[in-house]
Amino acid sequence: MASLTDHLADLVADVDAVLLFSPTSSFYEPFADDGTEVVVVAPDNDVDAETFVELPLPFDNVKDRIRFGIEGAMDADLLAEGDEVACVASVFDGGSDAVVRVTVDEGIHTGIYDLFANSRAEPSVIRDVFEVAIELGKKGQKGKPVGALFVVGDAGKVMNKSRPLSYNPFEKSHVHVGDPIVNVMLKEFSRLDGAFVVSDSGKIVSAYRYLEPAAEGVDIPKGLGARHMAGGAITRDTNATAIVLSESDGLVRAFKAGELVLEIDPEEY
Ligand SMILES: Nc1ncnc2c1ncn2[C@@H]1O[C@H](COP(=O)(O)OP(=O)(O)OP(=O)(O)O)[C@@H](O)[C@H]1O
Ligand SMILES: [Mn+2]
Repeated sequence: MASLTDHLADLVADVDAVLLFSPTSSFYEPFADDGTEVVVVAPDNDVDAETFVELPLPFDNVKDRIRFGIEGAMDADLLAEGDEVACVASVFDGGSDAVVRVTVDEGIHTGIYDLFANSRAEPSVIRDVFEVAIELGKKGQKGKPVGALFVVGDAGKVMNKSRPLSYNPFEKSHVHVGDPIVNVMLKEFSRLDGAFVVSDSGKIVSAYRYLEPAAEGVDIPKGLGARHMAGGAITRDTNATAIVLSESDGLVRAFKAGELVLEIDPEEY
């Protein structure tokens, strides 16, 4: 057993910080006065940790959970590029049962933590829309690349700054993103022009909206066209978040407050 114990000791040797994912109080307390920097990452700060990073969603996938925790800790200036961290998490349901050592690098910091945690719409709504965009980007529509523009949150204001291009198929419906049937509809309608408007709670308010935000002063990367310009600009005029799939380069981008905050290749997500 000596070699296993040695190996485990190596795994946590010289770390700059320990991230405890949803620890119980009895697990957390011995760490609290241990000397190393301890960060509790969880949906709520149930253990009254001094240093706490909120997980906007529970994340069943442990890799996602760890990435979000690290990104959240980077946003809070608790971790920086080059830091070595030991992440203690629960993979099964039996409490903290796994240790994962991670070297923090800027590649982990995609902007997704801020997007999920600090958008006006609910984190699960942002996630569901984001997943539709990623899936559309991976598969396209019947094998052909498609573009799509989703404007999420602050829907009343977004509707005031846009006009219909065609009849709204969601006019009298009460459907929400995340429902499997709705995802099929969103993909189907993505072949047509304009934007989808989604409320803070995930209700699909409209398809086929032509956005008419004031575009002056919006600083989006060169080479992106009208869809991205409109998506970026509407987030400066309102508190919405825009999630845009580009038909031409296949990337998914997100805009908040008029700025590009995330750029992801669906094939690598
Ligand atoms: N103001 C707008 N509001 C809603 N949708 C728009 C707006 N402007 C353009 N679009 C949609 O974006 C589509 C693509 O336009 P364009 O090629 O100029 O955008 P783009 O930013 O280059 O996006 P892509 O990378 O997908 O080509 C249009 O066919 C239209 O459906
Ligand atoms: Mn284009």
